[in-house]
Amino acid sequence: MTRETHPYTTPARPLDLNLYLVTGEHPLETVQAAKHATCIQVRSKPISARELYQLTEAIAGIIQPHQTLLVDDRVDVALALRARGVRVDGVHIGQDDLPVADARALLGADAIIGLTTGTRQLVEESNKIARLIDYIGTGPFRPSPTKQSNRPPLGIDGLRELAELSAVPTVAIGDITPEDCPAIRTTGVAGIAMVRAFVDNPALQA
Ligand SMILES: Cc1ncc(COP(=O)(O)OP(=O)(O)O)c(N)n1
Ligand SMILES: Cc1ncsc1CCOP(=O)(O)O
Ligand SMILES: [Mg+2]
Repeated sequence: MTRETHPYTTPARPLDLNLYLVTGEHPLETVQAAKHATCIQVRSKPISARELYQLTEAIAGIIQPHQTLLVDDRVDVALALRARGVRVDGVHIGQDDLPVADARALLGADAIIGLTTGTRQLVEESNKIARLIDYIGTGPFRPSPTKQSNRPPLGIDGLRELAELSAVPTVAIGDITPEDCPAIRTTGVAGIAMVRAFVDNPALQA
């Protein structure tokens, strides 16, 4: 760490998951235009850790003050950038990434940690570690070409069931369009995450 930088700590403020952008194609252009998004997740499966690190740092430099910035999968990338004072608020991790307890121990109490779920069993398991996480992803709403999920689609009723079951806020994801949002918001989810819908219309408000 160079002398002029200090580690970044996530400010203690309410976490706004309402309109959640997960990056897909053209990530920088999409984030630059998505001024209404409340949460930005940098997600890119095919790229290396170094490329994800560089992309995340670039996105950290263009996001709005109100936006929360998370890195998908890679706790090490988030940790390294935060240590250099780059404005990365936390991570979204899945069932095959670092265990939540380790991610929390590494990132500290201030960081935001989201966890992928999507079935009753996974939500029941996440409830046992609710003190360690800030929210859960619940998907897929519908099957999505963006991600080959091995879990059955939840639909409106499934989103509602998991939102009611979860001890922490839930974020809906999976083939969601702006037209779906009014119905999804009746389920009790705290936020709606989209990939392609933001690529197609970064300025969307839904
Ligand atoms: C909010 C949100 N929910 C789910 C995911 C899943 O993403 P992905 O990284 O493809 O899958 P896992 O690694 O979690 O199994 C997400 N990125 N964001
Ligand atoms: C990351 C993820 N998790 C479940 S579906 C999905 C992809 C969502 O992408 P899109 O909004 O383009 O369907
Ligand atoms: Mg992941």
